[in-house]
Amino acid sequence: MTDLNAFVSGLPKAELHLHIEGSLEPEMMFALAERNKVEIPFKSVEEVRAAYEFSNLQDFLDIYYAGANVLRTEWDFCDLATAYFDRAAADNVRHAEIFFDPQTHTDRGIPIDVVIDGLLAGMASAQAKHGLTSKLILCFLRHLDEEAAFATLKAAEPWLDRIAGVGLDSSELGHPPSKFERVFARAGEMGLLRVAHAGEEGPADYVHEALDLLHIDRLDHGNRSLDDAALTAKLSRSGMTLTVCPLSNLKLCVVNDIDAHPIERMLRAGLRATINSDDPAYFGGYVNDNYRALIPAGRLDAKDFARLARNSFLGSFLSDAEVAAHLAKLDDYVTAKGA
Ligand code: HPA
Ligand SMILES: [Zn+2]
Repeated sequence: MTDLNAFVSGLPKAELHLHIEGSLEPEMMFALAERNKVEIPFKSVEEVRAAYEFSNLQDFLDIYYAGANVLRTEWDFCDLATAYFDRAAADNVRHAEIFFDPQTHTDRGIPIDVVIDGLLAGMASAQAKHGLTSKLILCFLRHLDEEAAFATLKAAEPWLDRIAGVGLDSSELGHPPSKFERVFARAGEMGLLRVAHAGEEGPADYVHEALDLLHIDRLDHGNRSLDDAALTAKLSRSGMTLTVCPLSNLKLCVVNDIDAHPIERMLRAGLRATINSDDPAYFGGYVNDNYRALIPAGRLDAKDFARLARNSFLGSFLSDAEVAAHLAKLDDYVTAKGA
């Protein structure tokens, strides 16, 4: 077998857990601040990067929402998406399902059409330029109330044919999935797929709620599911996809040491785990950095990494035929590398 670093980097893969606002690199933050004449509380790119030391999810979210303030125009959202897709294509991402947080923008007076039209333009250009396909997932901010989530769903109605699903993100503790049971029921009736962040900082009970009350099609993070053997078995039996984010887990202190990341336990428990970057500009790496971060622990081999990439297509919202086409290419790659 060739070098494992090169093998995982070249694997064709899908990315299923990526907040587009979290791909705003400090350089772009400065460029957009200048272009839009927005003040930011930093003097240099180095000062921004130095501020990215987090002890928990809330520490990060405070900086992440402040950074998003430089995003003002359709052009900005298109540039943001384009920069992410260019970077993802270099990591052999062939398909991406990206989160966006409309409320982060509408609450500061940016119309939702500016956000969505800009992102859709970036998505179309990535497909033309790289053959990289993508889908949009609209996330509700869980620290805000149910009424605000309903209003966001209503505001997105003109684009529902171009939005694959809804998600739930932001401050998890104290904002259980049950708070959004009725909004998710409505989204399901509207034909949208459903995902939710659960079990990142919140307990295994929040994962139960996401399954039983929100009827999720995919689980974002889900680390704390491992605290509950019956839940782990249920997730494994049902073939639920977990979108795991190793470098995010490290930066937000969900794990203390990357070599102690539970990814291997997840795979051995039969969970359909995938590897993702979450907020790459803030957590120190894009998707390949996340795959490669798992190599030094020495507990995953080439077959395990190929399994993680397979899972990323299996857990995507692509059609069965599209998934089969991606898996055939993945198999060709694995065979060619002799893994
Ligand atoms: O990792 C995350 N967790 C919750 N909300 C988020 N919003 C962006 N990233 C995250
Ligand atoms: Zn996330």
